[in-house]
Amino acid sequence: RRTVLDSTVDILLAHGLTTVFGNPGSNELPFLAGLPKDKFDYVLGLQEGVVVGMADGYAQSTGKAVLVSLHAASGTGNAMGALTNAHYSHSPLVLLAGQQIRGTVGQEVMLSNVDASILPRPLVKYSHEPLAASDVPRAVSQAILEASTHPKGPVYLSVPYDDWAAEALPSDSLLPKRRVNTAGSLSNAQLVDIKAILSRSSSPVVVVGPDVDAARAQQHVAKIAERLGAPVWIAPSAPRCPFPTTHTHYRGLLHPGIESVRSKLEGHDLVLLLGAPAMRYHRWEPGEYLPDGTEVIHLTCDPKEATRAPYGTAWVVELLDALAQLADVIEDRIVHLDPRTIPSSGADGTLTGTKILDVLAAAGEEVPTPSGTRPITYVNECTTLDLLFLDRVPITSPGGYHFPASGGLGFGMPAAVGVSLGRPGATVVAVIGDGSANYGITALYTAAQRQTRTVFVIVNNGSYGALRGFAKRLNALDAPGLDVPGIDFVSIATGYGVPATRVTTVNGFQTAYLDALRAEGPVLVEAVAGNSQA
Ligand SMILES: Cc1ncc(Cn2c(C)c(CCOP(=O)(O)OP(=O)(O)O)sc2=O)c(N)n1
Repeated sequence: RRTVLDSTVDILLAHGLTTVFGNPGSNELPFLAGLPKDKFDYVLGLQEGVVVGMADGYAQSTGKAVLVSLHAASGTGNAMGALTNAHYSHSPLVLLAGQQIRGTVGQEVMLSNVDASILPRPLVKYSHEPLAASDVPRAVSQAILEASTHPKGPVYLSVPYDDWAAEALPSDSLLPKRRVNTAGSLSNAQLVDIKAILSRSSSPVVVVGPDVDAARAQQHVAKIAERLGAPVWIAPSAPRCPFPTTHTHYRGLLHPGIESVRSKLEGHDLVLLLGAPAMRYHRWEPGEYLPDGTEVIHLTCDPKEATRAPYGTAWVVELLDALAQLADVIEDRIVHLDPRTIPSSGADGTLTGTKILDVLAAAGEEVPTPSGTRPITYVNECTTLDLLFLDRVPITSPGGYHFPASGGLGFGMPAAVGVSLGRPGATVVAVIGDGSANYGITALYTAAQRQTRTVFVIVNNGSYGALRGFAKRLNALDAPGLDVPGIDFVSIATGYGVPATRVTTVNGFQTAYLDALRAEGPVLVEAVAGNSQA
């Protein structure tokens, strides 16, 4: 007698969803106990925001859908902050929440997830609690296919725990091999249209966003920019690094304000916006979006990004195909651009966040090891450094950088562990503000338990530094709650099983950082830094 759980396991195996990030409750135990131990790897996170953050890092580094097991409403609620990031980073997370016994939910017994499918909206593409146990396997198949179909994104399924033992339908055997294929190339007519717009432009500029990195399409964007002779900016509030920061056409990260963006587009009659929404502004800088007469052509994988934009003409495409097509049809204007100068501060004096970045830059993005080199992936969640990181640190390979896609803090440390698990051949360097660290600090436990190659650099300036900047801007300097002095991250890290040191000078940080890169397991370096932007 096959059960609903048997059918579900077959579907998960067929799609390769064998790494499960979770935090268990009684509602989840029958499902978790039914996963074959030799085929599934359960990664325990100590709080559901950390669970989803780790899954997000894992999904972004592998590009694959990931199963997340949450406990009812309370687990889902804890996960919502992390879900705001996963929603905007188009991360294919399949959230499976345990529900109380089907017949008792109506009376709202303990641990009932009342109106379960409403809870995570609007942060998921699909949210459902099947009306019958026999529909659970089909709903699991739909959830996985929905999460993985462009634009990828998180989905949510709530399943009463008595459903797993129910009898499976014979038709369940049709589900494991189901696939959904999408075609996203530009038609010849569309290519002709875009090529005509580009050839009319005398001074184009390229603005590139995170979905170019997710699609691993950097090389096509580089070819487009080189043929156009166009400078390249990374779109504001960048959750990924979609263009090599050492490329001669690279000009930096656009700062997230309307006027900050407009001023950088001055002098360009055409903006080619690729793989980003238009645009992820953050600071309020009222003014004109674009210079007079500047046109925007916008290629995105997400119809909602296309329809909600305040300007431009959009094409909804699969970016890897469409950008390869575009790169091939653009005439080469043979225009040479000189590289920008990378700012750097001296490796002496007071330790600041900026100097920490310069030490990372000088150390390079490969770790020498006895058997060769290991690539570094950076995770940044130090909000006073978010405008400096992609200006100062060389990042040349796809998947080299992550930042919370909706600015929801508590992403950095968990995502760093998730990326370490998704890219075991890499070393992950997480640069985390002392304030941000507290939102996802229990990720240290999973790092220690799994002995991940993760270097946590805590930039400890004793304050919510970025909010001080906003307080100035918003004339709210006497707002309370902007300081977080007196936290001892070395003791916290040691308590979770991660070796840690504290440094207060540039040389001290340099030594500790290089040692940490060579470690086999996780290491935390607490850098007591002055004003990060000094
Ligand atoms: C979950 C959550 N809570 C609060 C905030 C608000 N917030 C907060 C609290 C910031 C300060 C972070 O301080 P830090 O110490 O991590 O880094 P800096 O000192 O470099 O800014 S930046 C920011 O937007 C947020 N973005 N996300």
